[in-house]
Amino acid sequence: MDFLQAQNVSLTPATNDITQQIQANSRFIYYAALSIIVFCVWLFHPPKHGPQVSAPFYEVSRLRWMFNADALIKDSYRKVSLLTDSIKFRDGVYQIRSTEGVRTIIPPTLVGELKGLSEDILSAKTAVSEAMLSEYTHLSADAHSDVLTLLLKTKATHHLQRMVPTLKEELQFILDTEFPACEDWTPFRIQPFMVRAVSRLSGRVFVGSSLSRSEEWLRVSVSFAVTAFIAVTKLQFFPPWMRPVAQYFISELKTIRKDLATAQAMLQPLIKERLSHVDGSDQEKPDDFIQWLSDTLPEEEKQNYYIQAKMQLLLSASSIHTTSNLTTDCIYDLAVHQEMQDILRDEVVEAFAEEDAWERKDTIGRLKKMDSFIKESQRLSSNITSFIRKVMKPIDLSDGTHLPSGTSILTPLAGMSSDERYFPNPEVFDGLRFWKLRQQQSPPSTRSPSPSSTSYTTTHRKSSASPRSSSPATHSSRYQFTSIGDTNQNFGLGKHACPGRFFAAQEIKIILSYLLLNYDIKLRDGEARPAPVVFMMTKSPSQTTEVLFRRRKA
Ligand code: HEM
Repeated sequence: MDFLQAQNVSLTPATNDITQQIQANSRFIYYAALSIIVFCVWLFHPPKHGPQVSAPFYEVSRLRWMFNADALIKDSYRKVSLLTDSIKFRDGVYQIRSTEGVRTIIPPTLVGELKGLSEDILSAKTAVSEAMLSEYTHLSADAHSDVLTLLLKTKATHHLQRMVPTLKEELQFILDTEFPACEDWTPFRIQPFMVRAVSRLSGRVFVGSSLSRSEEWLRVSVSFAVTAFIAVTKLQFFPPWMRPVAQYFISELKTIRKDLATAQAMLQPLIKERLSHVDGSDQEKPDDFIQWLSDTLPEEEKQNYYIQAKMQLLLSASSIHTTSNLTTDCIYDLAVHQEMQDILRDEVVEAFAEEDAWERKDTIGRLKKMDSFIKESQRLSSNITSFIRKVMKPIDLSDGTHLPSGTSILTPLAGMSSDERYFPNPEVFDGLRFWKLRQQQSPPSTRSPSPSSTSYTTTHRKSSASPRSSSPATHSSRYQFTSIGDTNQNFGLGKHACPGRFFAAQEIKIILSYLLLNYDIKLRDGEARPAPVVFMMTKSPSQTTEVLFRRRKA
């Protein structure tokens, strides 16, 4: 008995260990087998054929579409047609077919015929909703998307101009608390810092100072887009018929719901308090997105805190990563192109020379060389495609292409950004490229128009992008960072072009000005410009590269 007990005592933990190991191993084998099955289904399930578009096909593997889309779009844009040698893809419509489905690619020469079409003919909302699998992720502003756009167009840009001094203070605070002292050259991972800096600055305008410095708010607003992106990517591994079941295996969908609940819980007391002051109080209303939205929502929705939470998180998802990615890319380009630091710093010093410069509305508008630099950085680093749309009613293009309803379209942003007809020496980074074009077009004394008056044409049916008309435009505003056009689709095109671009421009310029005034920037000796990370149609700057900063002596 003693022996047995002793055996038991000594064997039980060992047996438990073995049992646990077997359980762990079989769990591992189970998940590995499941993953392999899902991966094979994903990789080999037959392509969706989609509606019959009368344009040549370019077949690609799903892996190439997913991990090498940058090269894919550039190659296909330049390639001679598979059907007839005389047609170049870049001026004609073509289709890319991968197991993901068929995408019809519209060249810059024809996009002008589409950009003015109404939502019931060519829908951005349906295309985005399908791409984001909103049915499962709930990533759509639904009926409120027009309100979001309207508030950004009307309120946010002007508000930001008023907020420049506050934002500068906020930036200074973030640098003081989260940036190394940099008395000598100090390596620092700039990408994660930029995400925090941009979300804090944007947060001041979106939710006001009481929430913008909250770590919990920062976490939710930053991670929402990332979680959603992972959820969409995971869901895309499953063919559509499997998704109603597969959704229950995707933990990120639960996280999205939890984040929405957290955001709602944080916003609710704030909004309640504000609503309680509405009657009879002569207190000045706060000037932030919560308030603008609250004022705009119909009476029956004013206390719907879920709507406020969802809109705030969608706003963060549209703005934080896009803006912080581009700011990071600008820093990488500044570190590589040392000469641009002096040029831009001189411009900043001049613009901010007067004592009240940070308070003055027109100071940021004077940074035209910086404007050009940011646009050039964006040209070489931005996403791979643009103008994602779904054809809702059949469209016939002037080249004879018929687009039946149901056609999913994209434009080849990476291809046109490297098209030498629109950007001579496209592979060369020329920080003053757009500044020089502006100089050719307008007398040096001309002040840049305010962002809200920057022109963009949504009504032209015909494209302005024919190679013959591709040389300098008749209007210098065409070369501003925030301008959009048929060959300039970094912010999209038409009615749904990014309404937050003026806001982004202000934020990026404030950050770059402040960093240039206070720091020298470089990469380690011999280090090349960090390569971007390409995943599907997105391109983002390296998250791990360390840039060296050194505080400038006064
Ligand atoms: C460098 C930064 C940014 C880039 C590159 C960018 C890019 C884009 C692009 C390509 C689109 C799609 C346009 C189309 O399909 O025609 C878009 C839409 C949108 N962006 Fe931005 N964006 C940036 C910053 C922002 C910011 C700061 C905000 C908010 C403050 C914002 C809010 C939105 C919204 C709400 C939409 C949807 C508009 C609609 O569907 O009508 N974006 N953005």
